[in-house]
Amino acid sequence: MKRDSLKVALLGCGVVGSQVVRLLNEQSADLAARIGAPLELAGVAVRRPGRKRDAAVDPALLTTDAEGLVTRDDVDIVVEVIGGIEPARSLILSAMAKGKSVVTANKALLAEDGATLHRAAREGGADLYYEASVAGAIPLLRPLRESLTGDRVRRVLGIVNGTTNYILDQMDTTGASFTDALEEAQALGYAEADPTADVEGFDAAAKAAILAGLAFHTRVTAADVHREGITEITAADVASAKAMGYVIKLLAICARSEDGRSVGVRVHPAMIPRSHPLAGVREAYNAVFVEAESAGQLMFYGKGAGGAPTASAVLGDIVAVARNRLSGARGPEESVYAGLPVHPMGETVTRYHISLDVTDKPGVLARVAEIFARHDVSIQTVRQEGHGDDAQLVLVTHRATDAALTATITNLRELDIVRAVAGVMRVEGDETP
Ligand SMILES: NC(=O)c1ccc[n+]([C@@H]2O[C@H](COP(=O)([O-])OP(=O)(O)OC[C@H]3O[C@@H](n4cnc5c(N)ncnc54)[C@H](O)[C@@H]3O)[C@@H](O)[C@H]2O)c1
Ligand SMILES: N[C@@H](CCO)C(=O)O
Ligand code: NA
Repeated sequence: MKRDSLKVALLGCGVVGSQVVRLLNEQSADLAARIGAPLELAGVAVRRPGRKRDAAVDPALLTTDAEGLVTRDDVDIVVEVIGGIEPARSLILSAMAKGKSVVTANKALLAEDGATLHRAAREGGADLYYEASVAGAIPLLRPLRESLTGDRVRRVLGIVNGTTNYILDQMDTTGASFTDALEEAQALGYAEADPTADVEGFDAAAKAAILAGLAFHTRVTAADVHREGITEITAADVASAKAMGYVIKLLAICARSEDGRSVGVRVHPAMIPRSHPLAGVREAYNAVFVEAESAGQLMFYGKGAGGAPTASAVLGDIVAVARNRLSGARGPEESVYAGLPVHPMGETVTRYHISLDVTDKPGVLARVAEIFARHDVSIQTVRQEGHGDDAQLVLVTHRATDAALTATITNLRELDIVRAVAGVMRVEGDETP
């Protein structure tokens, strides 16, 4: 199809949106050459047109009528970088009903109601691309959706939230408390003013749902993801992990069960050995391992947040959907044919690191060991730290179901000789059985 230009409507002109405008302006000649037709910004929907903006947005393009913009007859592509559920969802659905392709960075919406968006795309004959929604600049969704679609993905494991990685990294390298590290992350602009979505793991859980859906050809929503944040992690937990040669990271783990009949999707802090490549992921960087049957292990690393890195992924998607429109093609549809159930966290097989404040007298270790044996949880290592009133037992288990490990902790709490269960953390990333 020969076209004079393809028209882009931008929804939202904040951190990401303003960088999208900048790149569309600065790279217009290259983008036109790569697509085969120039891109033209048709309008930018904002909430406050008078606000001072980073990018040189032509004020004549600004509008507060987002619905009017997305349904305009001359608009070909809608880029949604408002975030949140509404009005983003309604605007995307209006655009698709009119056959317009959509590029979005909105992980919260995709993880809550991706099925509705994909259905609207199919019915409207439109594309839905969302590379920026997971791990920002890092090409990860397209590899899963296209490059690896001939393989069988077994596991996706990684660090997908930059703010929490920055906080945990600061706690590890400087001994900072969670509160101090969070303040620093906010001062540097990594964390939101209200950082709940980051530190409570909601942001990572939304990304895990999107990754699991693509990896396992199964519909997974944020509600299916087991989620724990990092707000309870203390400087003492970090120091104790460090002393044992581990580092604490907030991990997103999407894995097929051993029999391949279900999948587990979880986000929680975990101790990983310092020798593991994810242990070296510092500051606000993201990194994701994909393990596929034939490809083996692949690692994706880079900037998972920030205006320009995220806009890079958005621009890549704009070029892809623009090319599709010119050639009359469509990108891949949602692939959920496998329909695998998401199993409960209790069925997940994992290992625990446990610190117990105990009474220091003969027979204590035997009574503790009996609880583990009762739940068929095998102990890999045990050591005592301190003595008398400061005695602590530090245990690391072999692999067991999360249900057995949780039941073990419940029974340990009931023992009179256990003064407190001082710390419980999962251990990931080493191949100990
Ligand atoms: N910032 C990042 O590093 C990053 C990385 C990956 C993905 N994302 C995703 O990108 C999206 C945008 O994030 P952001 O960081 O740019 O947020 P932001 O808050 O900086 O920008 C959003 C903008 O949308 C505007 N807006 C809100 N309601 C609107 C409406 N009804 N009409 C028009 N404009 C409206 C806001 O005024 C704001 O300027 C979110 O979905 C976010 O999850 C952000
Ligand atoms: N708040 C997110 C932005 C990227 O989605 C993070 O810290 O990774
Ligand atoms: Na990405």
